[in-house]
Amino acid sequence: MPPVTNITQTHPIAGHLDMVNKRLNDIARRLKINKLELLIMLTYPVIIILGQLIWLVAPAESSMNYFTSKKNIFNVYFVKQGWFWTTMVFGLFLFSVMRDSTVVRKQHGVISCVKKFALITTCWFFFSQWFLGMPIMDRIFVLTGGSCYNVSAEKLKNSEYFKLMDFTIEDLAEFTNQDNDYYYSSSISSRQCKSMRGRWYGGHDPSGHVFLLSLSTTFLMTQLFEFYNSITLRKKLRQFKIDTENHLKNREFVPFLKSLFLDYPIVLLLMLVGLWLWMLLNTTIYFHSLLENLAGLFFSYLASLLSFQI
Ligand SMILES: CCCCCCCCCCCCCCCC(=O)SCCNC(=O)CCNC(=O)[C@H](O)C(C)(C)COP(=O)(O)O
Ligand SMILES: Nc1ncnc2c1ncn2[C@@H]1O[C@H](COP(=O)(O)O)[C@@H](OP(=O)(O)O)[C@H]1O
Repeated sequence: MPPVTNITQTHPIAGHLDMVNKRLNDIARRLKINKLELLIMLTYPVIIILGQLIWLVAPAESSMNYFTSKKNIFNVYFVKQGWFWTTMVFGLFLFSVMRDSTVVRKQHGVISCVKKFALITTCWFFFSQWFLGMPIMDRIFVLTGGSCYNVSAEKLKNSEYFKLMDFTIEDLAEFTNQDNDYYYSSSISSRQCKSMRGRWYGGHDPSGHVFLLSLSTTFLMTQLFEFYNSITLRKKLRQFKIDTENHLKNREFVPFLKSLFLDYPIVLLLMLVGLWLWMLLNTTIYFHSLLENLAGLFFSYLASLLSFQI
């Protein structure tokens, strides 16, 4: 009888998995990152492709649901304040790690994780908020031919940056009326444009949502696995379940919240990652072109790769 171990070694699927594994190791080595970091980074192209497929298969359903409204609560209060939530959850997580006696390699891990966070925060700030004036994403938009159009005379601020629109843009015509003068500018940021009710139109507009959501989730997930492995994580979640049942059975709501925030912020971290991935899927289904989503992802990859080198 042949030895049992040969059966799995010679099985065709085992062969394929082995090949995929070698490929992943190879790519990870070339990028100077570990396999977990690579696997996390590979989830985003999968989500983007899934989003495109959902849009192709069911465009009507995709465009008429709560999550495709820009005003949905999760977009307005969570994603639009996304760095704040990521910072909060990360801070609580780090605090709990420092108090957790089961975590090993603590001091070095905590310092490098704070440095990584400082680096990706700087990248987020330069890409989406400010980069010696306009943020990088707005600079790309303007450099690729975009401008802020349809600013009416009464909303106009800093008029030296604007020119009179002596032409009409067909796509934007429904937002204008015949009796008014309208102005345009390529020297103001998307935020300033929005504040003057202008139309951000014409260029390549890398998705800020894809950038923020993928960068945040990559950071949070890699830091989670920096301090926990699947066994310690499962143990922690099991303990959380037991503690929560006890708290709720005794109607101890304040102690429950205290333990959630101070002892088990990994639960908050996993909930935030879940929300971020869900919002990312919605962004890729309905908002932006495929190329603009990929551009947002490309810049988040750059920031993550930089942080992995620390
Ligand atoms: C114990 C932990 C200590 C860690 C110490 C690290 C030291 C680093 C210091 C850095 C501190 C940073 C603190 C940051 C606090 C905040 O995040 S406040 C700002 C909150 N603002 C946001 O979150 C805005 C997020 N939104 C966006 O970026 C954009 O709206 C968007 C999502 C990119 C979309 O852009 P649109 O223009 O709307 O398309
Ligand atoms: N998942 C989502 N849910 C709701 N709105 C989203 C969204 N993803 C992107 N958007 C909206 O689509 C626009 C482009 O986003 P981005 O460039 O950041 O990817 C933004 O509109 P506003 O800027 O008018 O709020 C943003 O709010």
